[in-house]
Amino acid sequence: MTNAIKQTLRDSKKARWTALVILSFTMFAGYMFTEVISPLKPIMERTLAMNSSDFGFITSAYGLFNVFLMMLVIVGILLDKFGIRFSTISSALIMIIGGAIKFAAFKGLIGSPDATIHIPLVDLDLTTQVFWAGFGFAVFGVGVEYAGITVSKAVAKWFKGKEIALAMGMQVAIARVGSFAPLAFGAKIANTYDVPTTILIVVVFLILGLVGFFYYNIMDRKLDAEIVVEDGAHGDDFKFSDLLVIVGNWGFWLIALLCVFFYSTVFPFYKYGPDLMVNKFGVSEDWAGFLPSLVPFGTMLLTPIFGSIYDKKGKGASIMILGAVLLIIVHGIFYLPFITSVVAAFFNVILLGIAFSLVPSAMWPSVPKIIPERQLGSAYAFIFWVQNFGLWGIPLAVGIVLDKTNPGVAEAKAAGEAINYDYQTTWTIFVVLTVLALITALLLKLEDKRKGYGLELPNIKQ
Ligand SMILES: C[C@H](NC(=O)[C@@H](N)CCCCN)C(=O)O
Repeated sequence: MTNAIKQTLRDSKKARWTALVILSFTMFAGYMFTEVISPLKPIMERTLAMNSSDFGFITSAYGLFNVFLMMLVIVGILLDKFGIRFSTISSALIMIIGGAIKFAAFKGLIGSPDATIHIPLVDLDLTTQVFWAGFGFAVFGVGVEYAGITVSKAVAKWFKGKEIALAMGMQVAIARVGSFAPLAFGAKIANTYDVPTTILIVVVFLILGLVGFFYYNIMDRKLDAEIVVEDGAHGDDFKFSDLLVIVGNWGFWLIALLCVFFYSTVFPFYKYGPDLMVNKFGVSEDWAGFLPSLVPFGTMLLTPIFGSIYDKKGKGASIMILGAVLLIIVHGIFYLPFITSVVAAFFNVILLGIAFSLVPSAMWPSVPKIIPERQLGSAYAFIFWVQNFGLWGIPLAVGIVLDKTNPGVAEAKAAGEAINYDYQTTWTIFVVLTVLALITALLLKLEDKRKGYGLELPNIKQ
């Protein structure tokens, strides 16, 4: 009998970081597909005769099944019951199927730009082409959220007791390169080729992501052969009974509300920011998404920095308040009609990048201070579910309000007229959300004082 601690594959730095890079690559592809049409709104209006409501329907469909079919709850259970290897492959396949349907709709292989369908829930008349594009994106949205929680669990499996915060930060940073790339270069590619080809290129990345997951599973199987611990033994299994405990916690609700208000001002900005740049700041169609792409780019560098400040110095609740204040300034500036200088837009997206680094770097690591470790998995799945209400509702609301407050503009654009949308009334939606985010962040600080969660304390004991 030996006293030496048994070495496993995860004790090899090279092996665990290789696993992380492979897992992150698939998330990179997923984030890429999430934003693939974000900078293409003006091109879709000009070449496909779509209007803002069509764009809003397609982009909001991301959260449709997650919210209304409770898919985040269901995939949480699947991950719990069938484990990481099953979930990597099934989530990647769902992403590919959804991506392929969206591509087929844009290519005109399913649905038609001439046949219409009425959606009673939001009283919209859509072409069947738009309907199927949205349907595909709704399927994809289930896959990418499923992949997200699976990858978090896999990263925890490899890095527990090691550089877990750094690993999670790196994973999100690599994924965000996936938001950056299509925003920065998507419109140029779509103008050089066309919208369906741009989508197809990213579907190929999703297929490569599936291949990556297959490779990861070989490593995962090897690791499982070495350790007795099973997938389900990491304390993050989804349980309905846990949900009851979680929803009775006011602090948890404040985090979930902050998440939905905050992310609703950022992810939907990726969808409409490029169009705002064209219509308000006079940026050319080819480079519509370039300034908004600086937001995810900046977060790649800043999130780990703010995360380590929180780790060492604390002040988590104050960091979230500061992020929310910056958001009010940013969306206030986008709202004001007389600020149309591209230089102002540049500094504003930099500020948004700082806000988008501050809040998540403090918000996600604060959840374990409010929710016991045993219920953490369920808590994250539930927060993502609440977050998806915003990812569904806000892009749809923005598209509909934009059409209603700019009658005839989409048709004029499709006819080739040089005419701009007036975004001012529409942008009120973002301004209101930022104020709600600030109020929630302030209430969270109060609740922290009352309950002593320790959000203002460092994560690492000095
Ligand atoms: C970590 C966090 N992830 C999420 O919010 C996911 N629910 C949504 C992923 C959306 C993909 N564009 C994040 O990305 O900050």
